[in-house]
Amino acid sequence: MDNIQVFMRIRPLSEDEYKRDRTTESAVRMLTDSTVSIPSQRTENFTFDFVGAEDCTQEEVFEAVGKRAVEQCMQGYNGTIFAYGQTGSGKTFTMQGARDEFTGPDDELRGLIPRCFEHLFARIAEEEARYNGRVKYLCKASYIEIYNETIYDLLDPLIRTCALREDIKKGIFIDNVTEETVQDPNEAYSVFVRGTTSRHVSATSMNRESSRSHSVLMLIIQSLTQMDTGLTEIRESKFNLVDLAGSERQKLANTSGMRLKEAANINKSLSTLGNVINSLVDISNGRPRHVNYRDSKLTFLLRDSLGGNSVTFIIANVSPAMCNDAETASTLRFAQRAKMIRNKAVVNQDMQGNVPQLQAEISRLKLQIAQMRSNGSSGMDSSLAGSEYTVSPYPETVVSSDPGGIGVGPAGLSSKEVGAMQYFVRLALRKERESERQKAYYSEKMIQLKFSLARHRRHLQQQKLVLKLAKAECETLRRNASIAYVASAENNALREEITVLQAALSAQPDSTDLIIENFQLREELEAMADRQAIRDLPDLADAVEALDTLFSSKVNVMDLKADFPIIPDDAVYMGLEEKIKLKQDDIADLKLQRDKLEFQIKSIEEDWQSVNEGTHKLSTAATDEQVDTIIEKTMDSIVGDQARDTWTAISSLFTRTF
Ligand SMILES: Nc1ncnc2c1ncn2[C@@H]1O[C@H](COP(=O)(O)OP(=O)(O)OP(=O)(O)O)[C@@H](O)[C@H]1O
Repeated sequence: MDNIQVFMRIRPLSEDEYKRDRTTESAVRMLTDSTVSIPSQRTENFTFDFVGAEDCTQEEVFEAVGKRAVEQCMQGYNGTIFAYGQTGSGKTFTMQGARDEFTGPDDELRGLIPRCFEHLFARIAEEEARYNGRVKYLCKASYIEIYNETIYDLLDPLIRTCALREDIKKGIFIDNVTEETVQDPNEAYSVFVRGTTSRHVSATSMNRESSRSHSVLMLIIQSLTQMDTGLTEIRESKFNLVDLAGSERQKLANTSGMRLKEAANINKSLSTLGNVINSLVDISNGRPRHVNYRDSKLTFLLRDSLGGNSVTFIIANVSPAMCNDAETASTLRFAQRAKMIRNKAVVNQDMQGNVPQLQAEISRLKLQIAQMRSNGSSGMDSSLAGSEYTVSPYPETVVSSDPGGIGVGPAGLSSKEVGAMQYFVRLALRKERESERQKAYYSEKMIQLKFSLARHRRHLQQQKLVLKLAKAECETLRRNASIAYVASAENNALREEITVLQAALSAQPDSTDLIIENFQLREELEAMADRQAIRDLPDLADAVEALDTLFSSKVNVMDLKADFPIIPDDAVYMGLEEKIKLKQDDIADLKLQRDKLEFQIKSIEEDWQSVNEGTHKLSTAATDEQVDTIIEKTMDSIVGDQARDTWTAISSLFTRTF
């Protein structure tokens, strides 16, 4: 498991910023090669994986980020590079280069995207040569823009809108997006330029800035390797290069119509990104949380890059200007938090071949698994301990950190399905335990019955013996005694004894009665077992077999449910699902309201912070010009009407003493 790698880049001070600040002093203090702080904002120290100062070159950024990302993708891992920062902080310069001025591989200012293309195809040529034609690569490129929560296909001549979909096999994908096969860096770059031109065209036609949308260039890199066994190994990685919208808070005050919707959507997708990151950090710290990836198109599309199967790099772009110190601090706080997320990237590979080849490979893998098991089953899930079943090979973030969520494992199964499978196995185990309990109960009952039967038999035999003796004695007496003796008291007593014994004997249950009692008890027990509907539970062996099928063929878990009805029965089950869904909707509504409130509170707090800071700055201003700049800049950064009125009052009451 690797943490998301975070790189910070400070761009040079611009002329405008110098005019505004009247100083070349940087707001960012470099404490070490990788640690910085913003003294004017009294921030804590921030430590990143790499900090590029104002003089950091494009080549250095590529070496630190782009090259490493490409190398990971060449091995079959998914890779993502995000450029984050306020508008004008250098995101596009970092990703693309000096705007629209790319002149080719000799251009020193070209950004990460062209450099990644060059390195990728150089590596592909190297690998193909090294394996003497046994490895073949295929690269496809797509380029999309997310604006106002809508996805636009920038490679489509009509810049069509597209929908996001999720599928067990493919995970999350953009339906019908244009994919262009690219064979060398020039082809890739011309596809990129075409998409960028479309982005400008669509921005102009909608009368908006491109900094208000997110752009994602997606490369799919497939490799086919001919193995010695005759099998073909297929590896596929996704490489996302993301230029995010400016991270500054968009003002909602004095905005209406399209602009209001635009500002609200940018705030929404960025605050969702923040929320997703917060949840993922909690999860990385061992606190189970639901991650609301679906709250924005951006987070849903990049779900794997944020909390799953991807090697992810974030470049936090900042301005060194004093006038941007608050935004710079906010960017660094975001980046510092994102750095705590831990992802688990796995190689996306598959095998292709004919039946005997695949069978041979299966035998080899089974042997390997058996060896691993005999070396200790450290990977056993405690809930399944004792069963034959071993834990699924899914990334931790999917299985343990996203219960009921929408994460997808490398095998293409969503965490909902992994959850369903675990439920399925638990049911089977319950039945196993229940049968064991019943078996023990029956055995105990049988022992008691046998004991009781033996006791009755013994008693019966004793009584029969006594009766036999009494009868014999009576007969002897009758034969020998005189009439008087027959009438004697002794004779009468003996007759009475015989009557009592006969009565006692007839009151004793004979073995037939006991067999009947035994039979009745069994019947009663069986009826009890029926009442508990234990029979309706799936057998463990069947469940395990079904799961094996599920893993190998990826059939739908819900189809399995038909073969293995799960208690409660379908009607109740559907009812419960419906209720759960309603509750989930309620929870989602409440969360949305909470997010809105949190956003409003944050906004109000920031406003009052701006008022306080402005008031403090006014007290230190030395010239009229400075006072005017402070008043204007502070007003600019305030969103709420109340705080704006207060600031107007404070600034009008301010007395200039110079
Ligand atoms: N490292 C750098 N060296 C020299 N110039 C830079 C550097 N970074 C950015 N710039 C310049 O600063 C200006 C703003 O940069 P850029 O357009 O890349 O910002 P951005 O964050 O992408 O803004 P937006 O959100 O509007 O897209 C551009 O003129 C760019 O050429």
